[in-house]
Amino acid sequence: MKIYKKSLAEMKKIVVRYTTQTTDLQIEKQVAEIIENVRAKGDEAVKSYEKKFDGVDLDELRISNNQLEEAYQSISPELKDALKLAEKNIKNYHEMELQHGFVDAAQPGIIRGQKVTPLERVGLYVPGGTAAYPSTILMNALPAKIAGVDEIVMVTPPQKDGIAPAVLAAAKIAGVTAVYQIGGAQAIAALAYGTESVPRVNKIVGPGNIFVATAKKQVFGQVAIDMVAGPSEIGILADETATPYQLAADLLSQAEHDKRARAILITNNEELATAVSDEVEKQLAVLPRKAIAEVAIKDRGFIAIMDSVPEMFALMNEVAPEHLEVQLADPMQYLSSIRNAGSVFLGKYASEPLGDYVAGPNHVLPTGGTAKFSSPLGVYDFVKKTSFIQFSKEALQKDLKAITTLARTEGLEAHARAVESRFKGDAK
Ligand SMILES: NC(=O)c1ccc[n+]([C@@H]2O[C@H](COP(=O)([O-])OP(=O)(O)OC[C@H]3O[C@@H](n4cnc5c(N)ncnc54)[C@H](O)[C@@H]3O)[C@@H](O)[C@H]2O)c1
Ligand SMILES: N[C@H](CO)Cc1c[nH]c[nH+]1
Ligand SMILES: [Zn+2]
Repeated sequence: MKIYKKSLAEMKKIVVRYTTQTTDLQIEKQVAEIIENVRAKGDEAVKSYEKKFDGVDLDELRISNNQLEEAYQSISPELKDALKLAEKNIKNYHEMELQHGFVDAAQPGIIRGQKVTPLERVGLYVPGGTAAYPSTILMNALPAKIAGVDEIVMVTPPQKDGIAPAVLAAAKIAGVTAVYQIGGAQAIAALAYGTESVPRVNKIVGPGNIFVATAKKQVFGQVAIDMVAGPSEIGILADETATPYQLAADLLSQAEHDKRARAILITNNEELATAVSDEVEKQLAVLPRKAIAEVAIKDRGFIAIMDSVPEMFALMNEVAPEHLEVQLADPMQYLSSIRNAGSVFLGKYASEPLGDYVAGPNHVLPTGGTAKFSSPLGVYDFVKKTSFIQFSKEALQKDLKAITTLARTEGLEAHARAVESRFKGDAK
């Protein structure tokens, strides 16, 4: 791994290079065309794109409930138990995120409040092939369920040998309402505009490749979308108390996701830096996904040696990683030093994959530096809020002058008169 020993200011400049986003105009255009076609021709267009891009001739877009049940029955007891444990902990964690709105009646004659309402129908995109993670289905669908969403419509590209049973089983466990075997920009368009078989949704969540991400950006406004999740990232802060082979293992756990994944270690210990770098090379050699992890480590991985622990935090806050491991002595004391991170893993035993699978907090997290302004996916992403007010005649009378003054200042005479009408001689 690249090892830097530079000043904080120089390191911050290097970090910026790793977080610049680009737009591909050619893909933008192609995706716009796909969306337009699906909007105009519905299922017919979706089926023709599935044939073109996935090489599958589809009669039925929907996977039947029987197929879901069969998939669920076919998975091993170990996998069923693991999915159920994940389900239990994701549920009990996310239940704590539920918001109930509020009512304020502190002022005489005035009731003000906010009510929280679940979205009616949401779409969940599950990427195709090896990127179709059952755990991600749970992480997306369970918060929606807990929020009270009526219908969760899942889409995933068709596979020549059929969709993996683990994916369909996870959909069943998570309580997904319907699964459609469609993918790419055509699936996003179908969810946004509806077709003869695919119902139109209010919001689309879930990761995908560049066609999916571009389509989500283009249908935004017609529907809501979650964050556009980029490649996985791990940042680790470690001192001499950490164990090099564990740090290397954790860095590689995210590097194996994607060639564009980021794995970064920031330390104040030079010996540790060299030992971790050597360990990464050693462990890479035996990984089945070596080809992917190697590129990620070479292109975007690095180790930075800083002078002090406060400098380590300052640099990591600039990186704003999706996952941040704090492998320092007495890690909990540093929670308040962390400003920017999607999810924080404190101490030796909070290895990142614990959070990917069973701890309970969501693993759909802000990437690419967006943890500076975004939060993990949560129950709050599947609700909307509506404010409400009720005033007595006396309470309105007290505010009348202020309302009419503001209305007439803005040149809005009808606004002023609407409120004054409540005090006309014959007003009931
Ligand atoms: N951040 C996360 O949590 C996370 C998790 C899993 C996967 N991912 C990302 O999801 C992506 C998975 O990618 P994938 O390709 O395997 O699955 P995908 O489902 O995202 O994309 C497959 C679809 O892309 C469309 N497509 C392919 N080539 C096309 C072309 N030339 N023109 C138009 N459409 C085309 C097809 O319709 C196909 O169904 C990866 O980029 C991975 O990084 C992210
Ligand atoms: N670490 C990924 C998010 O960055 C989530 C995931 C799913 N499966 C394994 N890992
Ligand atoms: Zn992971």
